[in-house]
Amino acid sequence: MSIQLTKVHGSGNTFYLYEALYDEQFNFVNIAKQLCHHSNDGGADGLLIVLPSSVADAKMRVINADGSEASMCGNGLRCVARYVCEKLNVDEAVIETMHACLKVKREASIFEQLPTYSVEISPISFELVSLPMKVENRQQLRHEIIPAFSMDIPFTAISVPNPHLIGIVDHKYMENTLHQEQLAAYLNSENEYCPDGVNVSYVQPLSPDEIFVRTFERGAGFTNACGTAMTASALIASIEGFITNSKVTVYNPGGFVQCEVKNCGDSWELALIGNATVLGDYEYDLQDEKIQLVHFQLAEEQIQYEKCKLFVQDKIESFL
Ligand SMILES: N[C@H](CCC[C@H](N)C(=O)O)C(=O)O
Repeated sequence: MSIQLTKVHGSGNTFYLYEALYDEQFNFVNIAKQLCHHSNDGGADGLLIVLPSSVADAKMRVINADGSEASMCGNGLRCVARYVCEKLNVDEAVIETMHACLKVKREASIFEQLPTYSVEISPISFELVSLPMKVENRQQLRHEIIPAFSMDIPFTAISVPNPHLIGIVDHKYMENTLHQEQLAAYLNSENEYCPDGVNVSYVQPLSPDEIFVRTFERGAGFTNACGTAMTASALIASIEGFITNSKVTVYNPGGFVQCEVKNCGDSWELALIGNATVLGDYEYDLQDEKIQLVHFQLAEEQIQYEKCKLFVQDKIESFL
């Protein structure tokens, strides 16, 4: 027996997308681990499952490459937004996620004709218990040095609602990938701080409305981009005064997105705007666990996206 899937990406964060008739139709955890393995057509960062919803236009579940389930996925939600809007022939929709029903919308392209969508990122909490994270005698961790993590990087803990640890660094540190990897790998293995793991991001402010973000994703490792991490990073860079504009351009190794940070008194409204690119339709044989490309999406989409990546690389080099 085989199932039909679409391979998609948001900012180079790549997923297989599967529309299921009902939840637990298959063992999605096992399928995600097999599909995302690099030996299977280069693998992917996770599996997006689109399901019927009784409270919204559709429901999204997110399974990471290691089989762990996440409460939210910003880049993935843009891809689900495109899938649902095109299926329903609408420009706006509401998608049910683990902790909230989120508004999604087709937007004007952020680069040439790249299919572009915006998604709401919510709920947000700085309470350590919401990640969960345990730091002795602390309820929050707001842009501060925790010696056990780093002697020179101030970190903030936030859930959006998946868990993030965000460190603001300079260019010199951005290149210190060894320490980045060691800390992130530690916090995503047996440890006293993050019982469920955590997405760890390093943020380099570039200008009053531009940042660069590199993320070690829980359940996937370093990826091209992490949408929830980029949005959380834009919020924290704004709160800490590195960013002064409510619309932030966030560069990442996979491209760029825009994040809107709206302060509403004692809370914030966050939106993530970026590409939702289709790479192709695939067939996955459940018996022999092999993936086969059935139909390659219009190469134009990916050529467009490669031009966007070149634009970003030139831009980032201008800052280094
Ligand atoms: N690795 C994340 C889930 C995927 C989020 C990321 N791909 C995004 O675009 O937000 C976690 O375990 O919380």
